[in-house]
Amino acid sequence: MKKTTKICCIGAGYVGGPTMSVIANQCPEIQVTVVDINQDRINQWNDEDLDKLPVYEPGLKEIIASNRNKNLFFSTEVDKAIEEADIIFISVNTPTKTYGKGKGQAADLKFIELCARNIAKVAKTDKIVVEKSTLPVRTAGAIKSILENTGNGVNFEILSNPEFLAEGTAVDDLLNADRVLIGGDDTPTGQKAKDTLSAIYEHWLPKDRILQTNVWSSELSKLVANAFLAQRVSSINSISALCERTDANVAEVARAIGYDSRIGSKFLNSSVGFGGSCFQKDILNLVYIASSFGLQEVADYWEQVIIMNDYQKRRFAENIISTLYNTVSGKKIVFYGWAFKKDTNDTRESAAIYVADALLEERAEIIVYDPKVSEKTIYADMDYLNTRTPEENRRLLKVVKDPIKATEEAHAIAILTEWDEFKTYDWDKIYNNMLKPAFVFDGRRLLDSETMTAKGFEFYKIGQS
Ligand SMILES: NC(=O)c1ccc[n+]([C@@H]2O[C@H](COP(=O)([O-])OP(=O)(O)OC[C@H]3O[C@@H](n4cnc5c(N)ncnc54)[C@H](O)[C@@H]3O)[C@@H](O)[C@H]2O)c1
Ligand SMILES: O=c1ccn([C@@H]2O[C@H](COP(=O)(O)OP(=O)(O)O[C@H]3O[C@H](CO)[C@@H](O)[C@H](O)[C@H]3O)[C@@H](O)[C@H]2O)c(=O)[nH]1
Repeated sequence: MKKTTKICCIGAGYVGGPTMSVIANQCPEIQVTVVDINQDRINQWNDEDLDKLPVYEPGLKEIIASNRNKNLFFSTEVDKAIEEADIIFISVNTPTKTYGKGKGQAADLKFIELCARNIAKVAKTDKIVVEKSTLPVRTAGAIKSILENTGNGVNFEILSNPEFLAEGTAVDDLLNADRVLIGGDDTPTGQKAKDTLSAIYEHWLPKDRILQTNVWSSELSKLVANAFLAQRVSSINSISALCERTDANVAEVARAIGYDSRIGSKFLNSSVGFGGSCFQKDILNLVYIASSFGLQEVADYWEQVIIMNDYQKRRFAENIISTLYNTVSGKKIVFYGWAFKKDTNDTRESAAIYVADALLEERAEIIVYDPKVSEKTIYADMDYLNTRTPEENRRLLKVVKDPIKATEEAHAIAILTEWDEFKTYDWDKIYNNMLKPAFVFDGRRLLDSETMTAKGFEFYKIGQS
C-alpha cells in the first residue's frame, strides 16, 4: 500500500492556518497537521463554533468545516508531528527585533532557530524542511547548519517557499496564486525536493505558475515583492498630499497613470497609510540587510517608503486636529474601523493605532467600532505602545458594538478601515446624531464627497481638497 504523505506545519497563525487548510482541501490524500506552542490558538482552531477560529478570512471556515479531523489536524504535539512528517513547513513569526544588534530593523530569527533545533532533535527520518516564514536572504544557510550539526545524521533538504497571500483574500489568493516560488539547491536531491513540493501545488495550480529558483533568490524575492508593493502605496500617498493642496484628485491621478500598462492600475489606492504585519517589517529587514552590506544608498532609498508612510498617518491625525479648530481635547471622535484593511481581524501595524495615539495625546475621547476586532485586541494594541497607562487608555478610548449609537453627540468620525458596511449606513441618521458642524475624515476614500456634503457633513477625504 502507498504510504500517506504527511505534512507538519509549525506555526498556526495567519499563514500556517489558511495555507495548510487549503493544501488539505486540495490534496485529500495528504495528511496535514498544524502545530503550535500556543495552546489557546490551537483550541480556537479546534473550536466547534467556527466563528471562534483565531483567523477571520472569507471562505476559511467552510474549508475548515469540511476537512478538520479528516486530513487536517491542529495540535500542540509538536514533536510527534515533526517525527511523523515527510515535509515540514516552518511558518512561525519573524517580527522586527526589539533588542540588541539590528534592534528596530533586523528580523528576529529566534523562533526560526528554535524550530530548526527542535526538528534536528526529533527527526529520525529524512525530511524536506520548507521555509514558509518570510526570512532574510541567506537564512536557509543558518537552518542547514543547525540541522546538519545537531541532527541525528538524517538528510534534510531545505527549501524556500515564501507565501504571497494577502489577508482578507487569503483563501482566494491561495487557490488562484499568481505564482508559487520554490527555492532550493540544484543538486539531484535538491531538485527532487523542489519537485516534491511543486507536485503539491500542481494539485490545483498550472505548472507554469510554479517558479523554481535558487534559495537566495527565493528568500530575497519575498522581501522585494513586499517592498515594491508598499512603495506603490507610499508613492500614491505622497501624491495625495500634493492633490490636497492643488485641487487635483488623487483617484483621478491614479486612474490616469494606471491606464499606462507599464504602470498598471493595482495598488494605487491612496489611504491613511499601509499597515499589516508584513510591509514595514519586511522593508526594515531589507534596509538592514542592505546597510549591513555597506549599501547605504540602497538602504536609504527603501527606508523612504516607511518615512512616507509615517508621514501619511501623522498628516491624517494632524488634519483632524487642525480642522477641529486646533483642539480635540475632550472632543468625541468616532473611529470606524480598527483592522489594517477590510475583511480581516488582524490589527498589526494598523494605521488606526497610530492615529488614535496621536489624538489621545491631544486628549481626545475616542470611540472605536470595528465589525471583527475585539475590545481586548484594541486595548492590547494601545497598551503595547506604552504611551500612557492601561487605565488611561481605557478611560479615554471606548470600544462599542453599535456604530450608529456611537455617533450621538460626536464631534467627528474618522474612517480608518474600508469595511463595506460603512457605505450602507444611514448617514442622514448619523448626521442628526452628531454635534454640528459634523465632521467626517475619510482615510480610505470610501464615501462619495458630493453625497456627504449634500447631507450637511464637513467632509474631508484623503487626496482631495
Ligand atoms: N500574515 C500574513 O499575511 C503573511 C503573509 C505572507 C508571509 N507571512 C510571513 O509568515 C510568517 C508567519 O506570519 P503569521 O502572520 O502567520 O504569524 P502569526 O504570529 O500569526 O503566527 C505564528 C505562530 O507561530 C507560533 N510559534 C512561534 N514559535 C513557535 C515554535 N517554536 N513552535 C511552534 N509554534 C511556534 C506562534 O505561537 C504563532 O501562533 C512570518 O514570517 C510572516 O512574515 C505572513
Ligand atoms: O492600494 C493600496 C493597497 C494596499 N493598501 C494598504 O496596504 C496594506 C497592506 O495591504 P495588502 O498588501 O493588501 O495586505 P497584506 O495582508 O499586508 O499583504 C501583503 O503582505 C503579505 C505578507 O508578506 C504578502 O504576502 C502579500 O502579498 C502583500 O500584499 C493595508 O493596510 C492596505 O490598506 C493601500 O493603502 N492602498
